Amino acid sequence: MTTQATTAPQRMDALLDSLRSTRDRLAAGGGQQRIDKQHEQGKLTARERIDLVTDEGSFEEFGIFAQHRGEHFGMRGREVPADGVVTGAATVGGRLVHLASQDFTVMGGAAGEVHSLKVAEVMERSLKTGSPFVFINDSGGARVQEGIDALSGYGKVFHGNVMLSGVVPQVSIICGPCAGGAAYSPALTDFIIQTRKAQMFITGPQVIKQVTGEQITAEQLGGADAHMIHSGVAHFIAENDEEALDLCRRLLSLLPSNNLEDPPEVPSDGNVEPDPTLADIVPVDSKQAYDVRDVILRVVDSADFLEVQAAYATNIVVGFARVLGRSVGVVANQPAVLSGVLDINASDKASRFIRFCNAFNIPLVTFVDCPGFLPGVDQEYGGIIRHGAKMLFAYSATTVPKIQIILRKSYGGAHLAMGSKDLAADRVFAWPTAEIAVMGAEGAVEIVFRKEIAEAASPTRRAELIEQYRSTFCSPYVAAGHRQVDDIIEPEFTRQRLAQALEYLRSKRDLRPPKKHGLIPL
Ligand SMILES: CC(=O)SCCNC(=O)CCNC(=O)[C@H](O)C(C)(C)COP(=O)(O)OP(=O)(O)OC[C@H]1O[C@@H](n2cnc3c(N)ncnc32)[C@H](O)[C@@H]1OP(=O)(O)O
Repeated sequence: MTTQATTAPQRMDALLDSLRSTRDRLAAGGGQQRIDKQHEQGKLTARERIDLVTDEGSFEEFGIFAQHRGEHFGMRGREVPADGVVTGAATVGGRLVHLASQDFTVMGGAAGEVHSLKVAEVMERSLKTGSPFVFINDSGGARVQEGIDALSGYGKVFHGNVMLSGVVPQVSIICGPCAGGAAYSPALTDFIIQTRKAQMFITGPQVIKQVTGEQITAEQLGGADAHMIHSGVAHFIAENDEEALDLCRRLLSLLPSNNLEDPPEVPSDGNVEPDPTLADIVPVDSKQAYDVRDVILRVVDSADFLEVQAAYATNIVVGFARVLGRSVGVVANQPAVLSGVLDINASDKASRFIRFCNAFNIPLVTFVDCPGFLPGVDQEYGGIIRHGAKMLFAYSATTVPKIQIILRKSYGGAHLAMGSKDLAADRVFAWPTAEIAVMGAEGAVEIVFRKEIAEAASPTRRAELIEQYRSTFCSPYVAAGHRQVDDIIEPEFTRQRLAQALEYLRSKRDLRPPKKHGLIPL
């Protein structure tokens, strides 16, 4: 049986008019009033954000006509443009990326089932094409009218985040609310860029007040400072959407598109001229502090260093830079903060960064000036043993080129935890200021000569023994003599030696026994 057409066929121009007007209506999201409100709050719309982060005219949208399947609480027949999320492919700096951008003007960007299916689908396309995934968050969380179907959608996004992990870089940009379940997708990605308009939390201030009695504002709980300084959840803070999107472009420019590619290389002038100012930065007196970023900036290309988690666990510095146009990951103790000790948070921060670099073939450059692990009951009860072990695990498991430059102190377990030769560093260079030993000379004489010092007639005996211990063990020549150091170099030639080593290590192969996965201490 055939179905009789009830209306005459429409003309093509009418069909096109209908297509265009429907597309325009859907592209307007929640309408001008809500767009105006978004702008008044200092935020861009989902589409404006995509326009800013991608190359002009490169965006290919998927699923603008997608419709929810909700039936309850006023959802039947309700038009929800693009189901509250704009998804598609584009280029950034000429390279393919896939994106999802939640539209707060449409039901507060709340994630219904189809909304999340769209996100999960664009993630699959990221995976299939080996291209980074960028998720711009601005949402009231799971769309409550859709109940468990909304929850299921989130589950698919989380699963997708894990499937993409280590295969393509994933960047989350948080531009508005990101509460409850919504916070876990960013947490599963590699980098979180949070704007000062954004707040992230699992349970908000009201629930916290009910459950624990604590009073706190949403900003104090989940604002950018909260996640940069206290929780370590955010990797970058941006003043506004524009800055966040710019940061995202800069970050992606330093990363390969996937785990099978080498990081992108930019043209370099090949300049490795000696920099005599390097000799004046690190004080010979190891009790004096300095900012290790002054060393990093002089060694990398154009003093251009993208610091990651710049205000969290500031006793360690991590970030991306280039050497002769090629991306490197930098890890450095920061003597300006807590003398550069390793503690729980610094170990977590650095080991995660090291693992990211390894997953994406980015060579690691480590600057060492570390007196050891931070002593204290809080640290021990907090599990410094397992957190510190992450450093040993991360460096040992890493197969990318690893170059260690010992600037000054490199003591004890921290000497190993900063990726020593025994943990398979490919090159270890030491400056003449380096002190490499099982522990600092002061501590060592207290253990070895405690009795002798107590019984000594001379008040200078302790100082003599410290000097004796220092000259016997703490000099870089001893470590070089024991092949712990490949070469002792003049500071001014650091960039030259680093660039040469990176070049010679291009063909590095480091094969490991097959296994399902190792078990990093957590
Ligand atoms: C597993 C989970 O994720 S459970 C988490 C569920 N989510 C939540 O508890 C958060 C609920 N939402 C909120 O608290 C607030 O909407 C905020 C803080 C996100 C934003 O507040 P405001 O900026 O004042 O925006 P407002 O509340 O007006 O929300 C904008 C619109 O989005 C809607 N909306 C926001 N969140 C949701 C949601 N989760 N589900 C459905 N609609 C939502 C609002 O009802 C409102 O719709 P309307 O314009 O048609 O009235």
